[in-house]
This record gives sequence, C-alpha cells and structure tokens, in this order.
Amino acid sequence: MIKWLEKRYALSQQGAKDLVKGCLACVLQNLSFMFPVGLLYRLVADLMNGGIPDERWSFYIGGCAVCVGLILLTTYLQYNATYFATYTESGVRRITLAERLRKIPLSFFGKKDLADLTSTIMADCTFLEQSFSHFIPELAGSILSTILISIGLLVMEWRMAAAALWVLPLSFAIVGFSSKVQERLNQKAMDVKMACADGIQECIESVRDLKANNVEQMYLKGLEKKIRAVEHRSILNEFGLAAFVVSASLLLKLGIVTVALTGSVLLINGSLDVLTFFLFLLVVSRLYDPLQGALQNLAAIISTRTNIARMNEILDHPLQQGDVTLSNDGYDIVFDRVGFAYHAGETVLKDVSFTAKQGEVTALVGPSGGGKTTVSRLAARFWDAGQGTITVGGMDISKIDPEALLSLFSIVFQDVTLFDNTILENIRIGNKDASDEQVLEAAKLANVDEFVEKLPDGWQTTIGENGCALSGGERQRISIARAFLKDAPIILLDEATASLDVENETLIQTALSRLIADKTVLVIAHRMRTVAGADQIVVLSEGTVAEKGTPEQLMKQNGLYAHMVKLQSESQQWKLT
Ligand SMILES: Nc1ncnc2c1ncn2[C@@H]1O[C@H](COP(=O)(O)OP(=O)(O)OP(=O)(O)O)[C@@H](O)[C@H]1O
Repeated sequence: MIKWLEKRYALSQQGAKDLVKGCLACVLQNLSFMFPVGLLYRLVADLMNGGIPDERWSFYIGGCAVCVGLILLTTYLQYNATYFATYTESGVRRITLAERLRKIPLSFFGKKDLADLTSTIMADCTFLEQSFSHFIPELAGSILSTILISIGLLVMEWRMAAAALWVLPLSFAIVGFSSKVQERLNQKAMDVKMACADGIQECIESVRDLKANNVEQMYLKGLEKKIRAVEHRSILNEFGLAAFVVSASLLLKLGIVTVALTGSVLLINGSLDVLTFFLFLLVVSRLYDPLQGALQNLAAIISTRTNIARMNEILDHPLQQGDVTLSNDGYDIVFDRVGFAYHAGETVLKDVSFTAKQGEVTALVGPSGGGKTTVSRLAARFWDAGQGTITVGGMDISKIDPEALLSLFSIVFQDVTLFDNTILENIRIGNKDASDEQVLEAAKLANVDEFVEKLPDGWQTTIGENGCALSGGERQRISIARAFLKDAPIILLDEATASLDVENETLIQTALSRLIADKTVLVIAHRMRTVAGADQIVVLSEGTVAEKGTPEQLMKQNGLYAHMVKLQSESQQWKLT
C-alpha cells in the first residue's frame, strides 16, 4: 500500500505514511461530527416523550462538552497530520527532483526546457501540496466515514438506508468516468501553459535582440496569442470539470427526495416511526454535504495525474551511473572509434579516434558544426558515446560516476555561466574549499584583478544575474580564474580566449601556459594562431577526423588545416572600405 502510494503520487516513503495518517485523521474528524447528531436524536426523543427528565440534564451538558472536545481534538490531529506533513513532503519532493536533475544526463535537457522544469519543481509541487493537504485526506475521510455511517443506517432501517444511499455509487461513478476526458483536457491545458511560459521566458531573454531588430510588436502579438490560448484552455478545462461534478452533485441531492418520499410512504403505512424518519432526514442532510466536497476532491485528484506524470518523467529517467573510485593511470584521453548522435538517426560523430596525451596540448579545429564541442563534451561524459570507447588514463569513462570523473577536469566554456553573487564567490565555484588568498591568487593569474580594482566594491561586488554587470571578456576571465583555482589534471578550453581583447589575450595565454604544464589539454579554437603552438592538431570535419598531426606536419600536408590557416591570414588583411 505504502509502495503503491509512493509511486502513484510521487511521494517519499515518509510522505506516503503521512498521507495514510492524514486520511485516518480525517475519518476521525468526520466521525466526531456525527456525535452531535446522536445527541440531538436523544434530545428529540426525550422532548417527544414529554420533556427532558431532571437527571438527564447533566448527560446533555456533559455530552455537549465531550462533542466539542472530540471535535477540537480530531481537528487538531487532522491539521497536524495533513498540513504539517504536506509541507514537509513538498520540501522533500522539490529537493529530490533537484537532486535527480543534477544527476540526469544532459541529453534530457535537450527535450525539456528551463520553463518546463521550473514549472514542475514549483507549480506542479504546489498543486500537489493542495491535493495532499486537502483533496486526498478529505476524500478518504469522507468515504470511510460514509461507509461506517451507511452500515449504521442499514442496520437501523434498511429501506430508508437504501433510499438514502443509492445515489452514492452513481455520483462517484460519473466523476470517475470523467477521468479520461479530464486527463485529455489537462494535458492540452498543460501544453498551452508550457508554450506560453516558454514564450515569456524567450521574450525576456531576447529582449535586447528584439529591440535591436525592431520586431517587438510582432513578437508580442505572437505572445498574446499564446496567453489567449491559456485563457481559452483554462475556461474549457473548468467547464469540462464542472459539467461532471455538477451532474454528480445534482444526483446526490436526489437522495434527499427519495428519503423524504420513502419515509412518507412508510410513515403512512405505519411501518416507520416519526423519530427514525426525523433521524434519517437529519443524517442525510449531514451525509451529502461532505460528499459533495468529496466529488470535487475526486475530480481534483484525477487531474493531479498530469502533474505526477511530469514529475515521474524526471524521477524515473535513467541516471548516468558508475564507479566513484577512480582507477586511472595518468591522464591520457583516448577516443577509440567513437560515434555519437544527439537524436537517433542524426549522426554527429563517426569513427573518431585520437589520443590527447598528458603534458601535451591537443587542439580541436575544423569548420563550424564539425563536432569539436561535441568531442569535448563526450570526453567529460556530459553525454555518453553511442559507439566506441573513451578512456581517461586507461579507465573507460562510461563506467565512472560523472561527478567523480569531473573532479579530474577544469573546463572553460565558450558561454560562461556566472551567479548573482560576489566576484570572489563566483571564482570560488572552482574549489569551494579554497581560502580567500587562494581565490585571489587564481584571480590574479587570470588577470581578473585588472578590472576588479575599478569596481566600487572591489572583490565583494555583486555581478547581477549571470554576470550581467560585466563585459564578455571580464566574464571569461572569471571563468578562467575558476579553472586556475580548481587546478585539475585535465583541462578543456572551449574558445577560452574568444572574448578577450588582444592585450588580455596575450596576458592570459601566458597564464594559461603556466596552468597547463604537465596536464592533458584539449583546446577548441577557431583562430588558428591560438593553436599554432599545440603539440597535436585534430581536424574535425562533418563528424570525422579529417587530419591529425603536429601543426608543421599538417601545413606540409596542405589539406584542410593548411587551407584554414591560409584563409585566416588572408582575412586579417581585410578592411572595410
Ligand atoms: N544539444 C544539441 N542537440 C542537438 N544537436 C546538437 C546539439 N549540440 C550540437 N548539435 C549539432 O551537432 C553538430 C556538431 O556540433 P558542435 O557544436 O559539436 O560543432 P562545433 O564544431 O563545435 O561547431 P562550432 O565551431 O560552430 O562551435 C552540429 O550539427 C550541431 O547542430
């Protein structure tokens, strides 16, 4: 049961147990509300028999006090068991999802965008909070207490009970049968919501380009269409849901009519006393109210399926796993007949073989789209190769835990990611245990001090979301400082100096040559002069190794590399006329 709940509602084990407790607490609470009805029944019986006898007063006063006490106690238990547990579980669920995302292969993020994932962690979790704090315990509570009350009614007077209860299975069946329609409506509503969230995010991210190209109005029109689609779908969804819930509620109300009619007939026949008739009317009025809420709750629970399916997509996605103990001997990176595709059927790398030796700089060059970045991503196991093997110091990286493997890599990406924090802390990402002195030393090596000294708060300057307060070259220098701080044995440089001016580039190239001594260096570069000093050049074209060798050997071959060098030296002579 607990296991089923865990899977069905994307819960932790503790969350599933708390849900059962919450449901039981709701049953107790609903039952406690029936005690005053019993008391009232006795009171009416006494009044019909000529008044309340003196000795009964204490019974009624005591009974009232017990009823209030029971209601307070069960309400407290219900609150504690549902709300407290729900919000604790919600926190656990969000952390579990975030942890899972950390370990999921990057290929997953190609299918899911940021808005979608953020919505799963925030909005879907919030919707489930509501389900677990209200819908499920209330539904379970009202169903169980209704079953108990129904048994009592059947024992007391089965004909009246049948007149009261026949509507229950039919009402619930109507809402239950709506599940397929609801799922379809919810999925469509979710799709348009995601498209709208994507549109808004894209608009905010690209506002600069929209302005520059004067297409704001055109873009906003498209966005408005998406917002209208959400509005339209939400109304349709509510309407679809209401149609089933309102029909079921109306049917439920028919029960009062059948109780009144059956009771009247039985009363006239003389086969029912007035008191029992009165009791049934009292119970029925009490019985249907929570059930009407229960019908709405059932519909809401059915609609959580879409949110839970989105969460389970993350929770069930296979992880990149492997040995956490590294068994490498040295740090040579060997690609042996590696093949790879981001999407099935679209080959990006084919039969790629080369060795990047420790203590040497291996440069990946070639036309745009040739596969350079892909090769560097595979070397760090951001993705897993489809064919062939990649080894680091002799160990097959597909069998190594990605986090353990990445401890061997310092990476400087083309597009730097910075956090809305101080410059000092942004550099410390390279090694969270580094002292301030070590961070400053790495920063100086990457020439970060040159611009930090001009900032009002120096090293403590907060750089805004993704470093929006810094220039491209400054951002890249912070990224290089991180690599200096991490000081890992393998270095991946993806266009590391592309955003730097000539003066800074020269300074950083000198610093980089200090950093890379004795390390395995894989460098991606478009500017041929930055790789002229490399020990080995691998030319990638259309996903295959077109040439490899030292720069001198490749120049002699007079192939693709020599052609690229020639083109670039010619382009340096170009000027605008
Ligand atoms: N995340 C991705 N999903 C799908 N296809 C991708 C992805 N990243 C790259 N590709 C495709 O893989 C091919 C190789 O891209 P890659 O970025 O490795 O080339 P590159 O040589 O580094 O290019 P550039 O020099 O322009 O940076 C290209 O056709 C590209 O469109």
